[in-house]
Amino acid sequence: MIEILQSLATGSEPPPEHWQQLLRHELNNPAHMAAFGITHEQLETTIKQRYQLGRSLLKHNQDLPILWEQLPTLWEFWLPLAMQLSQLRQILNRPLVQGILGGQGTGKTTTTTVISRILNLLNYQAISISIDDLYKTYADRQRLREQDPRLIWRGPPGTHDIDIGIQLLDQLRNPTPGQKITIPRFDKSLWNGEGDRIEPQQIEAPDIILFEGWFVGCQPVEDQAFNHPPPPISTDSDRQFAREINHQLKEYLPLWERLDRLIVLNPVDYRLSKQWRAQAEQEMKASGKSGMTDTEINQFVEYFWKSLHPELFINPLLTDSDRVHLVVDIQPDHSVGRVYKPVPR
Ligand SMILES: Nc1ncnc2c1ncn2[C@@H]1O[C@H](COP(=O)(O)OP(=O)(O)OP(=O)(O)O)[C@@H](O)[C@H]1O
Ligand SMILES: O=C(O)[C@H](O)CO
Repeated sequence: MIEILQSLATGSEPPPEHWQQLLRHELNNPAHMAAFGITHEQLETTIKQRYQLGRSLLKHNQDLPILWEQLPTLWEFWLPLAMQLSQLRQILNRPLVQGILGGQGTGKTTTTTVISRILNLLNYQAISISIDDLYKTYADRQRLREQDPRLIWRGPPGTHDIDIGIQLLDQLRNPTPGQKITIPRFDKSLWNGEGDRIEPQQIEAPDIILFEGWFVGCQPVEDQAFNHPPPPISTDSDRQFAREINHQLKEYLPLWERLDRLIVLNPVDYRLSKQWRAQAEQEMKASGKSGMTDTEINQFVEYFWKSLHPELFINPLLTDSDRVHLVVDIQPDHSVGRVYKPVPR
């Protein structure tokens, strides 16, 4: 399969046996076909379109080496998703908001970058917005920490400006013709890594909005979930904190109501976030920027788990066919595993 995909980069037309192999590969994965709404009738056309699209993407995006490094991910996830979004956008007749949920380092930024590029080739303008762009200002978070010293770092529900997010999504979904839209932006490197809001971006109304974040779409859970919670929620005060954050999460539901669809990037083991985060910091240090130490990384990631634990808040969504349209398993090397739509229970 990989050799066939490598031919995407060469520009030559694949021989008939390669087409047959690509068709068989898809047919052997009915869950994948169902997830992207590919019927048997459309199979051949869809695969041919996907192939041509992949070829043109590689040709026009030489600056994104990840495309060559992750050809199977491109074939199984990014290309079919972008094709599906363009079709859904056409039917919807207004801008479409795609939510993307994934823990730290699962590949949200990479995915939204690649999807935007593919949508561009399909003549759709996409914009990526992170829940991080809705963080309260540095000054506001300083005040928040004075009131509640447990909020040692940005991240948990309570540290975002939800009203700005609601207004933004409303505007993006129903844009006023000719009017620019203001997108809040956040720079994580300011104030010694604590981050602050920066000059917003002014844009024309996009066709597709990719709204990503580490708890986008997560629902509050029953209080008894905290009676025997998973580590690192271990002490009474950890449990109390987790309960309060669970309560705060209710405030975010109006934001999730404005999503048209939700994808979950599901690491095969949520603890991979530590390893991925450490890799990202190493890369940052190698490029000359300052990064966190291993101890700081562990504390930072555990702080997120203590706030909204992936086992409590993400796992239930993996079988929630009402809320979730696609689950993508992410392996330790970041390649995709299973790609499927949750089956109704
Ligand atoms: N499909 C992939 N193949 C290989 N590496 C990947 C892939 N996706 C992401 N990565 C790498 O993993 C790291 C984290 O990816 P990315 O920044 O996209 O994740 P994220 O979910 O946005 O992270 P964060 O939660 O820290 O914002 C980056 O170094 C990126 O290059
Ligand atoms: O840096 C952050 O704020 C967290 O990783 C969430 O994206």
